[in-house]
Order: sequence, then structure tokens, then C-alpha cells
Amino acid sequence: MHDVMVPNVNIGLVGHVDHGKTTLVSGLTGVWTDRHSEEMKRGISIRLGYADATFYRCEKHEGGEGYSISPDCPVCGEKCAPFRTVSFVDAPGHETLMATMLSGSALMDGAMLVIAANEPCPQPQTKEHLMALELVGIKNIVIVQNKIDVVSPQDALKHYKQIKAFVKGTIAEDAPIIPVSAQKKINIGALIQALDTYIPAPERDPGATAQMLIARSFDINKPGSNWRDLKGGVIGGSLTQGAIKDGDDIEIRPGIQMQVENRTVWKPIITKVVSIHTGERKVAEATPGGLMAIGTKLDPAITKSDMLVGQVAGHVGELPEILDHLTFTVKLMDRVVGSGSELDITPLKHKEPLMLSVGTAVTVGVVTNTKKDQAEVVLKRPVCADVGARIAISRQVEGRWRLIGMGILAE
Ligand SMILES: Nc1nc2c(ncn2[C@@H]2O[C@H](COP(=O)(O)OP(=O)(O)OP(=O)(O)O)[C@@H](O)[C@H]2O)c(=O)[nH]1
Repeated sequence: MHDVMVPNVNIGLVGHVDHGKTTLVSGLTGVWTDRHSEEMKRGISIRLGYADATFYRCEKHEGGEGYSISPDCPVCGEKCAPFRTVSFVDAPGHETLMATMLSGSALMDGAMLVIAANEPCPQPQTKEHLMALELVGIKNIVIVQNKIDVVSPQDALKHYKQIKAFVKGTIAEDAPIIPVSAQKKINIGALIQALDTYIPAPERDPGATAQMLIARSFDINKPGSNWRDLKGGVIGGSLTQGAIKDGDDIEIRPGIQMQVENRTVWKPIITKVVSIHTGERKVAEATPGGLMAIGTKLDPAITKSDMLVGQVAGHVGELPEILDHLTFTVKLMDRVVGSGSELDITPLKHKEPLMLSVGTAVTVGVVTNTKKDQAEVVLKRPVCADVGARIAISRQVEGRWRLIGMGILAE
């Protein structure tokens, strides 16, 4: 591992099932396949996956040639310095896992939209994932035209034009389209160059109060953990602002569900940070950018099996309110995308159940009040969120949750 501090960004991988997202991350990190198959064995591949990469650039070459995942320049063999570390958030492509994709999108500074060259574009989930990026406000997008090794140059060009037509008028209209073969490792340098250019490390405020969105939580003592020297109950995710240090007392909200006099209440969890990892490194302090894992003094029974996913961690007393009902402005799309039949979206109805994604939290609620562009929803599970937070709204259409619009949390 290197000792140079380089900017870190979180890049999401989205796109239709089997278009090669996992293979691509493997090519960009050199390690992912093993970890992924390890996860598969443990039966948790439906959850979000993470992998870290360090990118190197040789100053001696123009274009994508000098970009690689190895410190040795692929052209001249000279040693190069790292210029960027990247945490990949791999969202599963399957349509029933849209909630997981939305939960992961809260962590993304930008996204790679992976589209296979050997299938007509757009496929249903490609449409739905692009719409999700648009709704959650992810503007920095690089389109990867994958599997170019299995089509002729003419067909690749035809397909490229299909992608161009598909993204016209969307948030990805000006996104670069990089033809690659993840499997044959063709054009990976150009892809790294595009990621560097189009997904910059965002401005963040390390001086603000800490807010960590939790996207994984587990028992470190279980076999298969990547962070063997962390101890106790572990939470993983990303800081959106502020910093967390080793030894800090932290609070996790909403916390634990309890029954008090026949009422369900949520009690924030208070604990101490005993170790921090970013990527493969142990660090004394975590700042925004990249994914991290924090070892705490919590009993692993509280953190096991992703039980704290969707919660927020920060310093004691400094987190946003715990909300068991949300009032938000609503902007609905015209039609449901990604379904076989693209149905019109009707206004929200009183008593209608909705699935709402806020930060990494995915929660279900019932509409209790609705006006033209505002709604109130009572939640089954509360969330911890600030006024102004973005809310992705899904409703049941033809038996599954479909993304129908976006909300902004009001006072
Ligand atoms: N020929 C060829 N095959 C590829 C390429 N990239 C991926 N594949 C194959 O396509 C299949 C799907 O790849 P994955 O990487 O699992 O796809 P995915 O998008 O992660 O799929 P989900 O996680 O299920 O959404 C696998 O059999 C890969 O070996 C490529 O560039 N060329």
C-alpha cells in the first residue's frame, strides 16, 4: 500500500443484469472476483458489494495508454505514483433489487453505467437505473460499452449509436461512452482516464459534524471478513461530511427498536470507535471520500447480518432528528420505466403504501396526507435525515416496487 494521500471517490456500478459489472470491477481492482465469489458462497451477493482500487498514471504518455491499476507503466514499465483511489459500490442489476441499488446510490459520487454491446440498448434495467441516477441527482456518469470482444466493429458502432440515442435528453446526454472488454481487458486505461476526468472527487466539508451513512454491518468474528484486525461489532459505509477518529464516542440513529409499555420506540446506540479501516489500511481518522469500516465496542449481535444498514453514525448529540413520519415535496415521473408496459404514473393516493429510500435507508410507509406536490407518510421504520434530504419514491406496480418519483424532505 502507498503512503501518498490521494483523492478518493466512490463510484457506483449500475446497469442491466449480466452486462459485466462484476467482471469490470475485477479488471479495475485485480481482486474483486475472489471477494465476490466468497460473498456468493455466503449467500449475500444480493447485497451491495464493495472493492477498492488505486489508479496510477505515467506522465510520459498521452491519452489512456499510461493509465493502469499497476504502479508499473503498461507502456514503458517505469514506476508511477498513484493519483486516485476509488471505492466501487457494485449494485446488483436484477430488477427485484432496485431497493439495494437505491440504497447504494446514496454513497455514489458518480456512476459507471455498464451496457453490454451484444444486446439491444436500452434493456429495461438500463432505463430504470439511469432514471434512478437522474432522480437521486448523480450527474457524473461514465457509460461503459462492455463486451466489445463479442461483436464486430460495425455492430459495436451501431450499438454505440443506440446508446447515444437512448441517453439524449437525459442526465447522461454528455457522458462519455467508453467501449471496453472487461473480460479481455481491452481499453481499461481509457476507462480509468474517463473516470478521472468525469468523476472528480467532490468538495466535502471535513469541518462539519460527522455523518456516516451505514451500508453494511457485520460481526467481525465471522469467517470471510476482509478486515481481520478490526474488533467487535463493525459498521461500514461512507462519511458524507465531517471526520471520525479512533477513540471517538459515537451515536448511531435511529438505533435499536424496543417495546416500552406496548409502544415501539427507537433508542439511539452509543458506543466507542476502537479501530478504523479505509480500503485495506488501518487509519487513525476517517474523512469523507471512499468507503470505510469502523470497529466498535458494540456487541456483534447488534451489528450482525447488516442489521444497522440504513442508519446514520456521528458524534453523540450531533445527528439529525429521528423521523417516524416524513413530509416531503413530490415530483412524480410521467411513466414507470423499466417495466414491460410503461404505465402512466397516477398521483399518490391516501393510505397508499410506498417504499422510500432516504440515504442508505429503505423503509416502507403509508400515505396519510397528500396535496398536489406534497405528501405525508407514516413510516414502519423511522429514518435519521436532515431537511432537504432526497427521497426516492417507489410504489407497487404489477407486483413489485417501481421507482415513480423523487421527494425532498421538508421541515
Ligand atoms: N465476452 C465477454 N464476456 C463478458 C465480459 N464482461 C463480462 N462478461 C461475462 O458476462 C457474464 C456476466 O458478467 P457479470 O460481471 O457477472 O455481470 P454483472 O453485471 O455483474 O451481473 P449482476 O451482478 O448479476 O447484475 C459473465 O459470464 C462474464 O464472464 C466481456 O467484456 N466480454
